[in-house]
Amino acid sequence: MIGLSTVAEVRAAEDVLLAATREGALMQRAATGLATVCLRLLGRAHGTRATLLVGGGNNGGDALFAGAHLAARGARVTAVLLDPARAHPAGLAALRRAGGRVAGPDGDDGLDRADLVLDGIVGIGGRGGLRPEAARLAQRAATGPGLTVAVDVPSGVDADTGAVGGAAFPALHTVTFGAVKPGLVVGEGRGYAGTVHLVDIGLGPHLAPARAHQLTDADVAVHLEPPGPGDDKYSRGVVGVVAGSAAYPGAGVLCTGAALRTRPGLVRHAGPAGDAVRTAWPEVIVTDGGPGEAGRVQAWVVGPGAGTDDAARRVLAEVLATDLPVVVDADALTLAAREPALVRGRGAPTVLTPHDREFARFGEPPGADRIGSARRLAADLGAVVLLKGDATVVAGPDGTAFVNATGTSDLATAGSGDVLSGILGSLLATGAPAAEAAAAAAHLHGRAGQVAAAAGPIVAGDLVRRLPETVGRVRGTGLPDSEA
Ligand SMILES: NC(=O)C1=CN([C@@H]2O[C@H](COP(=O)(O)OP(=O)(O)OC[C@H]3O[C@@H](n4cnc5c(N)ncnc54)[C@H](O)[C@@H]3O)[C@@H](O)[C@H]2O)[C@@H](O)CC1
Ligand SMILES: [K+]
Repeated sequence: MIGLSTVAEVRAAEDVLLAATREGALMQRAATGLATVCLRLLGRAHGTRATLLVGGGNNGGDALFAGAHLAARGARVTAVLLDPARAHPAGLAALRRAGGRVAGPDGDDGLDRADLVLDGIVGIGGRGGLRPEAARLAQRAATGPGLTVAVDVPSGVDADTGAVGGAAFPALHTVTFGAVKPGLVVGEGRGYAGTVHLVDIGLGPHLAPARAHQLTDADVAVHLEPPGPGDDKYSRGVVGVVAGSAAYPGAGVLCTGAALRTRPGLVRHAGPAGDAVRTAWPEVIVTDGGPGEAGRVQAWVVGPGAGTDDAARRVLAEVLATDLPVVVDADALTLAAREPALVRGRGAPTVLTPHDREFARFGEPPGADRIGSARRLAADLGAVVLLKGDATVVAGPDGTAFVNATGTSDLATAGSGDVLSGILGSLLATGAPAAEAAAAAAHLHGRAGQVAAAAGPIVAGDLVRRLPETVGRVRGTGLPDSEA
């Protein structure tokens, strides 16, 4: 798991470490790591041109020291000082000693011919969007030839939330220090941060345990272990699906298919899409009656393609009245937003899977702070909230949060959500903690999208078809890429 640390958590750890290390040592570690990543990205230093955008704080200091490293290796480095009176003195001296120059009043900042632009305008000390002069430079960097690299955080991005209040530096890469900050991987900030590189400056032992995480394949593989010799079709959890209707049978087919393909064992289906499900998946045990006639299950998925009429409401209430984990998706979210008491009163875990418009039905739209919004709704309802998006966020009622690290824009296709809820139901039925099961499902769904999209445009059925292979890859037992 990759911990996502807030500015306050990073500052607290830095204070302890600063007191225990020689003055300037931490900045040297940061700048050396930064220069190393830049050298790797550029492939060489000699003969390259770099422009440093330098603010008046320590973020600018990092950029200056890294620029000095590059200059010492033969790069032509120009520093643009946004606040000359407050530019980091030692960093500036180091850059000059190494042969770097400071852009003079002639304004020759080299941006229109730079190979690399380092954004050291502001880091975790930044507040609000960029001021006009910084915004103008960020805009020129975006349209210029240089590889854009942000120091610690793209300036103008809120490191805690990913909110972008105005202009921000559009980085292709962000080199961040000590810990990944949430704002680099979620919300609008994710688009400005590009690829995130973490430089270890020794903060680890001093950081408070993170309250937000990203899962890796290895974390998710734990939930996808193959059955052992003692297992039978019931032993690892049976999932029940109430999805699809006469008008939308496909939702039932996709949702049950995804559940079956994630962890084959046993999947039961109840409701009016039974014929379509039987035809597509003879392995599924189908009843045309309600959930009560489906037989024993360990988790329910309710809502995809199910409609919002009285019958759908009765089914939702019946499922939520059980003491089993329940995934509330799609149409069932509309119903639950009308009657949140159905969810609030539950003792067993509930996972809600809204996109932004569905989320808004519970009160307010998620806004720029997606982790904060998901946490608030989760606490309010006593449920896990999986807020779908470019980077899906999962929050538990206790504030535990996850930000998804996998996926592709190709997943924005009809039926993709039905597949996600099927995967999630299958993982919940194993008895996994609900928030982690939701995060694992988002991860696997995103990976399936990546696997399927590698072959070209995808429809939701492709995700189901490629799930076994995706599970194999996540477990680390799939075919290597070259053989696939
Ligand atoms: N504390 C430490 O020991 C370390 C700090 N490091 C670096 O230091 C950074 C934090 O440094 P600081 O606390 O000095 O703060 P920053 O350098 O992030 O920002 C503070 C400066 O930015 C200005 N500013 C704030 N918002 C602005 C905006 N919207 N537009 C333009 N200017 C704005 C402030 O007036 C101030 O001059 C980290 O992000 C990291 O890059 C690293 O060197 C690692 C060690
Ligand atoms: K920055």
